[in-house]
Amino acid sequence: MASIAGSLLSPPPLPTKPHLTAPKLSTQTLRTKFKPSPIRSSAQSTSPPPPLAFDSVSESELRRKGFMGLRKTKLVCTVGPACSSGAALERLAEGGMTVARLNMCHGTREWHRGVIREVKRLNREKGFCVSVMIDTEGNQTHMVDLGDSSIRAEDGSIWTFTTEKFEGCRPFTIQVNFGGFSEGVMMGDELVIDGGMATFEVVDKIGNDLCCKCIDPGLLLPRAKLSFWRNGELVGQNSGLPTLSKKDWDDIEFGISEGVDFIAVSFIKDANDIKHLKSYLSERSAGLIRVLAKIESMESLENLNDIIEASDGVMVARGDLGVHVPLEQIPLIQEEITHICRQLNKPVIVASQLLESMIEYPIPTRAEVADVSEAVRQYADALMLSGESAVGSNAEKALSVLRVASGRMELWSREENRQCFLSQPQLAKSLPDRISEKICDCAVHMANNLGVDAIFVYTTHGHMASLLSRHRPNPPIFAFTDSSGSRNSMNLLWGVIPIEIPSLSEDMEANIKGTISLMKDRGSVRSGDVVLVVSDVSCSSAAPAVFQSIQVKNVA
Ligand SMILES: Nc1ncnc2c1ncn2[C@@H]1O[C@H](COP(=O)(O)OP(=O)(O)O)[C@@H](O)[C@H]1O
Ligand SMILES: C=C(OP(=O)(O)O)C(=O)O
Ligand SMILES: [K+]
Ligand SMILES: [Mg+2]
Repeated sequence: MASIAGSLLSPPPLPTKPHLTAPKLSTQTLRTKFKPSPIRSSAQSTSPPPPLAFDSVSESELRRKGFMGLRKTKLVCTVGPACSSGAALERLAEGGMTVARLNMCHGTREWHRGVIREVKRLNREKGFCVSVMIDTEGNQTHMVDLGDSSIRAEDGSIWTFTTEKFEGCRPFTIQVNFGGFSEGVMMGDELVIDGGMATFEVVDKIGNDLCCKCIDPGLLLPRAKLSFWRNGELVGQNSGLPTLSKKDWDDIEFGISEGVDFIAVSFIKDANDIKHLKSYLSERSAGLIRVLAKIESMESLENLNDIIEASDGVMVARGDLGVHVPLEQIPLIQEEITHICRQLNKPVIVASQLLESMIEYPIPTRAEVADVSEAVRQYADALMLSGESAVGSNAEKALSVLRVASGRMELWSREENRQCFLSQPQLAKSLPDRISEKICDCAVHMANNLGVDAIFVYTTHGHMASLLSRHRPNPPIFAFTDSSGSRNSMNLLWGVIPIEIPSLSEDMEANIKGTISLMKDRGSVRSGDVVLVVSDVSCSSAAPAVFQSIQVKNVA
């Protein structure tokens, strides 16, 4: 048992050159998968630090495993009490966390502030590039926090669900957070706790309170979520409530003042929710903060395409989705959302319960590894840990399972040439945008066919990098930008390694020469490496001349 877990947790050495064909899974192929890659030379320690911010984790991975060994799938960790110390955050960053997520449902603002500042300190002092995401609480119906204790509901027992506020516990009485929770609920409806942890039948309604009989016994966990069902269909809830509550707006203000990179909005209902927040952020001069739509309700599924189009990225929030739709529908919904996001060029995070058993145990279940691998095979941009990192005893191990499982599946997908099955419709409408898009289409095609070592792209807002990433190219994409906000926002893009340079010159040849030379000085590219360089940068805001090109550079 231990040795199986051990081999799963050790990083797979990956070959350094891309595979251009789809080899059969012969024993020979399987063996070559485990072949160690040559070690790259280390950075020149005598020279002063060059003006190029290349994160220390990717840089060391590049040295150890070569270009093709760089992981493509991004990893998000929810920070909770189990991993909020500086030392624990540092270990997660070293283990490949690219985004630290703070769930504003839990913890105090002071606590969140402490974590954000710690992440930023580590970025500064240790050369990491970890972005920060806040995740709003949203309006949802749940039991009022019972502290750490959970309650067992026995078959046939009668319970009152009330909005009355009281201290401590009353037998067979559950406080609910939202006054209108019983609106539209009728006798005979089913009250389902946490998507099925326990089920009740509504037997009486007294004012706003519900009297319910337990028909499927189980556990009521702290802050358990409530949903009502009639004849197999969800009974609408919260529809009158805004997506963002007063507390959410306060949390957003807090996020702006702390300089977070992403705001994930819970229980999105339609595209207006996103548009509203995005225009608010622009007015507040915080337009660089990316807004992610969490798909976790029936309403969000009904308006899926519009929501995705309006957002800067999406989270498949399978936890609450499983409360609102039958569980057996979740795999297809995930696949569909992932597919639409790639088509619309929006990064997508697959979230919740990926390695749930690792909250307690040091190894995952085989089913969990299969689930993680399937998300990677679907080319999700990012995978997310929730309780596994926030409260679990094995946060780093869980992260390393994500790292190793995603690395392995990325390699197999490359060997099977799976990215050539991705259909990518034209997105751009105007001619300049269509040119950029075509340049990226062709660049990836060339990069894969020529078997280049890396793609370099110069990008102000990360758009060109995303257009390259959309095709899931074999080589890694090094995205050079002069904006730290853009750099951090690229941390959710599959296969993109964002690198900050002090400024993008108006002379594009100088940018190319300069960055290749800086990367060479650090030992990150070497003589003989082949780099495909894509540029599409408006060189000057006064005269927006655009320099567009694809060049193949043989590093001298
Ligand atoms: N900042 C925090 N403080 C305390 N506990 C947290 C924090 N963040 C997350 N958790 C814990 O981790 C669990 C999983 O996190 P998450 O999936 O984000 O939340 P939830 O289960 O509320 O949807 C939560 O149920 C909660 O117990
Ligand atoms: C990620 C999710 O949201 P939260 O953890 O905030 O409930 C989810 O529901 O899967
Ligand atoms: K949340
Ligand atoms: Mg949720």
